[in-house]
Amino acid sequence: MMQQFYPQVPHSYRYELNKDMHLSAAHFIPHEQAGACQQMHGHTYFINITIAGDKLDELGFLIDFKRIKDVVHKRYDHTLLNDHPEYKDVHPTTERVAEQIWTAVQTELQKQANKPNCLQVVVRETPTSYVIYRPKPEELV
Ligand SMILES: Nc1nc2c(c(=O)[nH]1)N=C([C@H](O)[C@H](O)COP(=O)(O)OP(=O)(O)OP(=O)(O)O)CN2
Ligand SMILES: [Zn+2]
Repeated sequence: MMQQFYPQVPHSYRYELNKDMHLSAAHFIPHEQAGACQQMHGHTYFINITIAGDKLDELGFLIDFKRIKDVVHKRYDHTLLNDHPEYKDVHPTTERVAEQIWTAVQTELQKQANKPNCLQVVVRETPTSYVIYRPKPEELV
């Protein structure tokens, strides 16, 4: 679904899981230097999330794929990104969207006993523009 682009993140964990999803959302960048992006418009965001860990849960999952989708898709699909509290003080740029998705996913992962880590979030906003967000090592468990 990410259409030919799957960036690899180096790590030494035993297991790596990837979840692709896409969602439709609107946004605007309320800054005079944002040009046409100051006007509200929509995107189909293509998202790839990489999760890794050394331990599985009792089902044999790093984490259920469905939970990853719920954390991101249920929250943002068919919404105006600017309406979410996480974009009260920062603009919903592709960079910020990737960062916020990492924060939401990592928070969910840390509720699990096996504590996997989210190593990478890729957000493609348009056919020609995408961002990769990777946490600093000290942000991982
Ligand atoms: N670093 C960033 N630059 C831009 C962002 C962003 O989030 N981070 N966002 C925009 C706009 O919101 C726009 O939706 C996307 O811009 P762009 O890729 O330039 O869109 P085009 O489809 O016009 O791209 P072309 O390759 O020129 O067709 C702008 N910049
Ligand atoms: Zn846009």
